[in-house]
Amino acid sequence: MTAQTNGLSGPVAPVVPFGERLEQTFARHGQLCVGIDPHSWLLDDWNLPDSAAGAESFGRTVVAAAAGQAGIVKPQVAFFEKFGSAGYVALERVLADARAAGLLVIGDAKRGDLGTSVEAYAEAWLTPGAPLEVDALTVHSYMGVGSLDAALEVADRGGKGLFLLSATSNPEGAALQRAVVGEGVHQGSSVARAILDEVAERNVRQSTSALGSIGVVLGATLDLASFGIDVSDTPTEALTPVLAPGFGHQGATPSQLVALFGGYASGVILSESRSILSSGPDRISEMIRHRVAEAGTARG
Ligand SMILES: O=C(O)c1cc(=O)[nH]c(=O)n1[C@@H]1O[C@H](COP(=O)(O)O)[C@@H](O)[C@H]1O
Repeated sequence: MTAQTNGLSGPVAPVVPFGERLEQTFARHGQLCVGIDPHSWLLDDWNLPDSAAGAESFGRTVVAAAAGQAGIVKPQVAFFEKFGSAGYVALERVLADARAAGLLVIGDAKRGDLGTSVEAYAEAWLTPGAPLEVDALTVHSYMGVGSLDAALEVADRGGKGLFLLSATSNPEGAALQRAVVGEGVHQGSSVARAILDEVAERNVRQSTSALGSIGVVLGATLDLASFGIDVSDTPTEALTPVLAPGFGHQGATPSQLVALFGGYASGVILSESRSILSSGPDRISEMIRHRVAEAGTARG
Protein backbone atom coordinates (compact mmCIF):
# COMPACT_ATOMS: atom_id res chain seq x y z
CA MET A 1 0.00 0.00 0.00
CA THR A 2 1.28 3.47 -0.83
CA ALA A 3 -0.02 6.90 0.18
CA GLN A 4 -0.81 9.28 -2.67
CA THR A 5 -2.05 12.77 -3.46
CA ASN A 6 -4.73 13.34 -6.07
CA GLY A 7 -4.21 16.97 -7.03
CA LEU A 8 -7.87 17.67 -6.17
CA SER A 9 -8.12 17.49 -2.42
CA GLY A 10 -4.59 16.86 -1.17
CA PRO A 11 -3.47 13.73 0.67
CA VAL A 12 -5.82 10.74 0.57
CA ALA A 13 -5.97 7.33 2.24
CA PRO A 14 -3.42 4.64 1.32
CA VAL A 15 -4.13 2.91 -1.97
CA VAL A 16 -5.53 -0.63 -1.73
CA PRO A 17 -5.59 -2.37 -5.13
CA PHE A 18 -9.03 -3.00 -6.62
CA GLY A 19 -8.44 -6.78 -6.72
CA GLU A 20 -7.82 -6.85 -2.98
CA ARG A 21 -10.94 -4.76 -2.29
CA LEU A 22 -12.99 -7.05 -4.55
CA GLU A 23 -11.77 -10.08 -2.59
CA GLN A 24 -12.82 -8.41 0.67
CA THR A 25 -16.23 -7.54 -0.78
CA PHE A 26 -16.79 -11.12 -1.95
CA ALA A 27 -15.88 -12.39 1.52
CA ARG A 28 -18.34 -10.03 3.23
CA HIS A 29 -21.26 -9.94 0.80
CA GLY A 30 -20.81 -12.60 -1.87
CA GLN A 31 -20.53 -12.10 -5.60
CA LEU A 32 -23.80 -10.43 -6.60
CA CYS A 33 -23.74 -7.05 -8.35
CA VAL A 34 -26.92 -5.00 -8.59
CA GLY A 35 -27.16 -3.11 -11.88
CA ILE A 36 -28.64 0.39 -11.76
CA ASP A 37 -30.35 0.79 -15.14
CA PRO A 38 -33.17 3.37 -14.93
CA HIS A 39 -34.96 2.43 -18.17
CA SER A 40 -37.93 4.70 -19.01
CA TRP A 41 -40.39 1.83 -18.47
CA LEU A 42 -38.90 1.12 -15.04
CA LEU A 43 -39.17 4.78 -14.04
CA ASP A 44 -42.81 4.58 -15.09
CA ASP A 45 -43.37 1.38 -13.07
CA TRP A 46 -41.76 3.05 -10.07
CA ASN A 47 -44.05 6.10 -10.46
CA LEU A 48 -41.07 8.31 -11.19
CA PRO A 49 -40.74 10.93 -13.94
CA ASP A 50 -38.67 10.04 -17.01
CA SER A 51 -36.12 12.74 -16.17
CA ALA A 52 -32.82 13.28 -14.42
CA ALA A 53 -34.70 13.70 -11.12
CA GLY A 54 -36.46 10.38 -11.70
CA ALA A 55 -33.19 8.59 -12.51
CA GLU A 56 -31.59 10.10 -9.40
CA SER A 57 -34.40 9.01 -7.12
CA PHE A 58 -34.37 5.53 -8.69
CA GLY A 59 -30.58 5.18 -8.34
CA ARG A 60 -30.52 6.39 -4.75
CA THR A 61 -33.32 4.00 -3.78
CA VAL A 62 -31.44 1.07 -5.33
CA VAL A 63 -28.25 2.08 -3.50
CA ALA A 64 -30.11 2.32 -0.17
CA ALA A 65 -31.66 -1.13 -0.74
CA ALA A 66 -28.32 -2.69 -1.71
CA ALA A 67 -26.34 -1.16 1.17
CA GLY A 68 -25.45 -3.72 3.82
CA GLN A 69 -26.77 -6.58 1.66
CA ALA A 70 -25.02 -6.72 -1.72
CA GLY A 71 -21.42 -5.57 -2.00
CA ILE A 72 -21.35 -4.22 -5.55
CA VAL A 73 -23.49 -1.92 -7.71
CA LYS A 74 -23.10 -1.12 -11.41
CA PRO A 75 -24.75 2.08 -12.64
CA GLN A 76 -25.27 2.05 -16.41
CA VAL A 77 -24.08 5.53 -17.40
CA ALA A 78 -26.19 5.72 -20.59
CA PHE A 79 -29.44 6.00 -18.61
CA PHE A 80 -28.08 9.14 -16.91
CA GLU A 81 -26.16 10.59 -19.87
CA LYS A 82 -29.37 10.73 -21.90
CA PHE A 83 -30.50 13.63 -19.66
CA GLY A 84 -27.34 15.66 -20.41
CA SER A 85 -25.66 17.67 -17.69
CA ALA A 86 -28.63 17.19 -15.32
CA GLY A 87 -28.23 13.43 -15.77
CA TYR A 88 -24.57 13.66 -14.82
CA VAL A 89 -25.44 15.64 -11.67
CA ALA A 90 -27.95 12.89 -10.83
CA LEU A 91 -25.32 10.21 -11.41
CA GLU A 92 -22.80 12.06 -9.23
CA ARG A 93 -25.30 11.98 -6.36
CA VAL A 94 -26.01 8.28 -6.84
CA LEU A 95 -22.24 7.59 -6.85
CA ALA A 96 -21.74 9.70 -3.72
CA ASP A 97 -24.44 7.68 -1.91
CA ALA A 98 -22.87 4.41 -3.06
CA ARG A 99 -19.39 5.44 -1.88
CA ALA A 100 -20.79 6.63 1.47
CA ALA A 101 -22.56 3.26 1.88
CA GLY A 102 -19.27 1.43 1.33
CA LEU A 103 -20.47 -0.27 -1.86
CA LEU A 104 -17.97 -1.19 -4.54
CA VAL A 105 -19.04 0.70 -7.66
CA ILE A 106 -18.48 -0.40 -11.25
CA GLY A 107 -19.18 2.42 -13.69
CA ASP A 108 -20.64 0.87 -16.81
CA ALA A 109 -19.60 3.44 -19.41
CA LYS A 110 -17.86 1.11 -21.89
CA ARG A 111 -15.25 3.70 -22.82
CA GLY A 112 -12.49 2.97 -25.30
CA ASP A 113 -9.95 5.25 -26.98
CA LEU A 114 -6.22 5.76 -27.18
CA GLY A 115 -3.36 7.78 -25.75
CA THR A 116 -4.22 10.98 -23.95
CA SER A 117 -7.94 10.60 -24.81
CA VAL A 118 -8.34 7.32 -22.94
CA GLU A 119 -6.17 8.76 -20.17
CA ALA A 120 -8.66 11.64 -19.79
CA TYR A 121 -11.60 9.19 -19.63
CA ALA A 122 -9.76 7.23 -16.96
CA GLU A 123 -9.02 10.40 -15.00
CA ALA A 124 -12.71 11.35 -15.11
CA TRP A 125 -13.86 8.04 -13.62
CA LEU A 126 -10.91 6.64 -11.68
CA THR A 127 -9.26 9.61 -9.96
CA PRO A 128 -9.77 9.46 -6.19
CA GLY A 129 -11.86 12.49 -5.22
CA ALA A 130 -13.22 13.13 -8.73
CA PRO A 131 -16.99 13.82 -8.93
CA LEU A 132 -17.59 10.68 -11.02
CA GLU A 133 -15.23 8.47 -9.01
CA VAL A 134 -16.00 4.75 -9.25
CA ASP A 135 -13.97 1.71 -8.19
CA ALA A 136 -13.81 0.20 -11.66
CA LEU A 137 -14.88 1.10 -15.17
CA THR A 138 -15.99 -0.99 -18.14
CA VAL A 139 -13.84 -0.31 -21.21
CA HIS A 140 -13.37 -1.88 -24.63
CA SER A 141 -10.11 -2.75 -26.27
CA TYR A 142 -11.21 -3.28 -29.84
CA MET A 143 -8.54 -0.66 -30.74
CA GLY A 144 -6.00 -3.05 -29.20
CA VAL A 145 -5.39 -3.76 -25.50
CA GLY A 146 -2.29 -1.52 -25.72
CA SER A 147 -4.53 1.45 -26.59
CA LEU A 148 -5.66 1.31 -22.94
CA ASP A 149 -2.15 1.55 -21.45
CA ALA A 150 -2.68 5.10 -20.14
CA ALA A 151 -5.99 4.07 -18.52
CA LEU A 152 -4.31 1.05 -16.96
CA GLU A 153 -1.70 3.37 -15.46
CA VAL A 154 -4.33 5.75 -14.05
CA ALA A 155 -6.21 2.76 -12.59
CA ASP A 156 -3.09 1.30 -11.05
CA ARG A 157 -2.12 4.62 -9.43
CA GLY A 158 -5.54 5.04 -7.81
CA GLY A 159 -6.05 1.39 -6.77
CA LYS A 160 -8.86 1.15 -9.32
CA GLY A 161 -10.02 -1.57 -11.70
CA LEU A 162 -10.92 -1.87 -15.37
CA PHE A 163 -13.16 -4.48 -17.00
CA LEU A 164 -12.26 -5.05 -20.64
CA LEU A 165 -15.01 -6.39 -22.88
CA SER A 166 -13.91 -9.82 -24.09
CA ALA A 167 -16.98 -11.93 -25.01
CA THR A 168 -20.16 -9.93 -24.49
CA SER A 169 -23.63 -11.28 -23.77
CA ASN A 170 -25.27 -9.78 -26.89
CA PRO A 171 -25.54 -12.08 -29.92
CA GLU A 172 -24.21 -9.39 -32.30
CA GLY A 173 -20.81 -9.52 -30.59
CA ALA A 174 -19.90 -13.08 -31.52
CA ALA A 175 -18.84 -12.58 -35.16
CA LEU A 176 -16.23 -9.97 -34.22
CA GLN A 177 -15.18 -11.50 -30.91
CA ARG A 178 -14.70 -15.01 -32.40
CA ALA A 179 -12.61 -13.64 -35.30
CA VAL A 180 -9.04 -14.92 -35.34
CA VAL A 181 -6.11 -12.60 -34.57
CA GLY A 182 -3.85 -12.46 -37.64
CA GLU A 183 -0.49 -11.44 -36.20
CA GLY A 184 1.55 -10.86 -33.04
CA VAL A 185 1.93 -13.03 -29.94
CA HIS A 186 -1.78 -13.89 -29.90
CA GLN A 187 -1.89 -14.93 -33.56
CA GLY A 188 -4.38 -17.74 -34.05
CA SER A 189 -6.45 -16.93 -30.92
CA SER A 190 -9.94 -15.49 -31.11
CA VAL A 191 -10.19 -11.77 -30.36
CA ALA A 192 -12.06 -12.61 -27.12
CA ARG A 193 -9.38 -15.11 -26.05
CA ALA A 194 -6.53 -12.74 -26.95
CA ILE A 195 -8.04 -10.00 -24.75
CA LEU A 196 -8.52 -12.44 -21.86
CA ASP A 197 -4.96 -13.78 -22.20
CA GLU A 198 -3.43 -10.31 -22.36
CA VAL A 199 -5.35 -9.22 -19.26
CA ALA A 200 -4.39 -12.43 -17.42
CA GLU A 201 -0.71 -11.93 -18.27
CA ARG A 202 -0.84 -8.37 -16.92
CA ASN A 203 -2.50 -9.53 -13.69
CA VAL A 204 0.15 -12.19 -13.12
CA ARG A 205 2.88 -9.58 -13.76
CA GLN A 206 1.42 -6.77 -11.65
CA SER A 207 -0.89 -8.14 -8.98
CA THR A 208 0.07 -8.78 -5.40
CA SER A 209 -3.27 -10.28 -4.36
CA ALA A 210 -5.10 -13.52 -5.17
CA LEU A 211 -7.47 -11.60 -7.44
CA GLY A 212 -6.06 -9.28 -10.10
CA SER A 213 -7.24 -5.69 -10.51
CA ILE A 214 -7.87 -5.88 -14.26
CA GLY A 215 -10.94 -7.83 -15.22
CA VAL A 216 -12.77 -8.94 -18.33
CA VAL A 217 -16.44 -9.01 -19.29
CA LEU A 218 -17.69 -12.49 -20.22
CA GLY A 219 -21.41 -12.86 -20.80
CA ALA A 220 -23.13 -15.54 -18.72
CA THR A 221 -25.34 -16.34 -21.70
CA LEU A 222 -22.48 -17.72 -23.81
CA ASP A 223 -20.83 -21.00 -24.61
CA LEU A 224 -17.33 -19.67 -23.92
CA ALA A 225 -15.68 -22.67 -25.60
CA SER A 226 -17.10 -21.43 -28.90
CA PHE A 227 -15.00 -18.26 -28.38
CA GLY A 228 -11.90 -20.41 -27.87
CA ILE A 229 -12.03 -19.79 -24.10
CA ASP A 230 -11.29 -22.83 -21.94
CA VAL A 231 -12.53 -22.02 -18.44
CA SER A 232 -10.56 -24.86 -16.85
CA ASP A 233 -7.36 -23.17 -18.00
CA THR A 234 -6.83 -20.45 -15.37
CA PRO A 235 -3.58 -19.04 -13.99
CA THR A 236 -2.78 -20.27 -10.48
CA GLU A 237 -1.95 -16.74 -9.25
CA ALA A 238 -3.66 -13.36 -9.62
CA LEU A 239 -6.91 -14.76 -10.99
CA THR A 240 -8.52 -12.43 -13.50
CA PRO A 241 -11.86 -11.15 -12.18
CA VAL A 242 -14.85 -11.57 -14.50
CA LEU A 243 -17.80 -9.22 -14.75
CA ALA A 244 -20.60 -11.51 -15.93
CA PRO A 245 -23.82 -9.86 -17.08
CA GLY A 246 -26.52 -12.17 -18.34
CA PHE A 247 -27.84 -13.46 -15.03
CA GLY A 248 -31.52 -12.88 -14.35
CA HIS A 249 -33.41 -11.26 -17.24
CA GLN A 250 -31.06 -12.54 -19.97
CA GLY A 251 -31.55 -16.13 -18.75
CA ALA A 252 -28.51 -17.38 -16.80
CA THR A 253 -29.00 -18.54 -13.20
CA PRO A 254 -26.49 -18.53 -10.32
CA SER A 255 -26.74 -22.34 -10.10
CA GLN A 256 -24.87 -22.43 -13.46
CA LEU A 257 -21.91 -20.43 -12.15
CA VAL A 258 -19.35 -23.24 -11.96
CA ALA A 259 -20.57 -24.96 -15.13
CA LEU A 260 -20.26 -21.68 -17.03
CA PHE A 261 -17.06 -20.27 -15.55
CA GLY A 262 -15.08 -23.26 -14.20
CA GLY A 263 -11.78 -22.11 -12.70
CA TYR A 264 -12.85 -18.46 -12.91
CA ALA A 265 -15.98 -19.01 -10.75
CA SER A 266 -14.50 -17.66 -7.51
CA GLY A 267 -13.67 -14.37 -9.28
CA VAL A 268 -16.97 -13.89 -11.10
CA ILE A 269 -19.23 -10.92 -10.39
CA LEU A 270 -22.81 -12.04 -11.05
CA SER A 271 -24.50 -8.99 -12.50
CA GLU A 272 -28.27 -8.56 -12.62
CA SER A 273 -30.27 -5.45 -13.42
CA ARG A 274 -33.86 -5.81 -14.71
CA SER A 275 -34.62 -9.02 -12.79
CA ILE A 276 -34.00 -7.13 -9.53
CA LEU A 277 -35.15 -3.64 -10.50
CA SER A 278 -38.53 -4.77 -11.82
CA SER A 279 -39.53 -5.79 -8.30
CA GLY A 280 -40.32 -2.11 -7.65
CA PRO A 281 -39.30 0.30 -4.89
CA ASP A 282 -41.24 -1.44 -2.11
CA ARG A 283 -39.90 -4.94 -2.76
CA ILE A 284 -36.39 -4.26 -4.02
CA SER A 285 -34.71 -4.67 -0.65
CA GLU A 286 -36.30 -8.09 -0.17
CA MET A 287 -35.44 -9.06 -3.77
CA ILE A 288 -31.77 -8.13 -3.27
CA ARG A 289 -31.67 -10.18 -0.06
CA HIS A 290 -33.11 -13.15 -1.93
CA ARG A 291 -30.66 -12.77 -4.86
CA VAL A 292 -27.63 -12.36 -2.55
CA ALA A 293 -28.60 -15.63 -0.83
CA GLU A 294 -29.08 -17.39 -4.17
CA ALA A 295 -25.70 -16.19 -5.49
CA GLY A 296 -24.08 -17.18 -2.19
CA THR A 297 -25.08 -20.80 -2.55
CA ALA A 298 -24.10 -20.98 -6.23
CA ARG A 299 -20.57 -22.29 -5.62
CA GLY A 300 -22.00 -25.12 -3.55
O1 LIG B 1 -20.65 -4.41 -19.40
C1 LIG B 1 -21.80 -4.78 -19.08
O2 LIG B 1 -22.24 -4.63 -17.96
C2 LIG B 1 -22.55 -5.58 -20.07
C3 LIG B 1 -21.81 -6.38 -20.91
C4 LIG B 1 -22.45 -7.38 -21.66
O3 LIG B 1 -21.82 -8.18 -22.32
N1 LIG B 1 -23.81 -7.46 -21.61
C5 LIG B 1 -24.58 -6.62 -20.84
O4 LIG B 1 -25.80 -6.79 -20.82
N2 LIG B 1 -23.96 -5.62 -20.11
C6 LIG B 1 -24.76 -4.67 -19.32
O5 LIG B 1 -25.37 -5.36 -18.25
C7 LIG B 1 -26.71 -4.85 -18.04
C8 LIG B 1 -27.66 -6.00 -18.30
O6 LIG B 1 -28.81 -5.83 -17.60
P1 LIG B 1 -29.93 -6.97 -17.39
O7 LIG B 1 -29.97 -7.78 -18.62
O8 LIG B 1 -31.15 -6.17 -17.16
O9 LIG B 1 -29.49 -7.77 -16.19
C9 LIG B 1 -26.87 -3.67 -18.99
O10 LIG B 1 -26.50 -2.49 -18.30
C10 LIG B 1 -25.87 -3.95 -20.10
O11 LIG B 1 -25.36 -2.78 -20.70
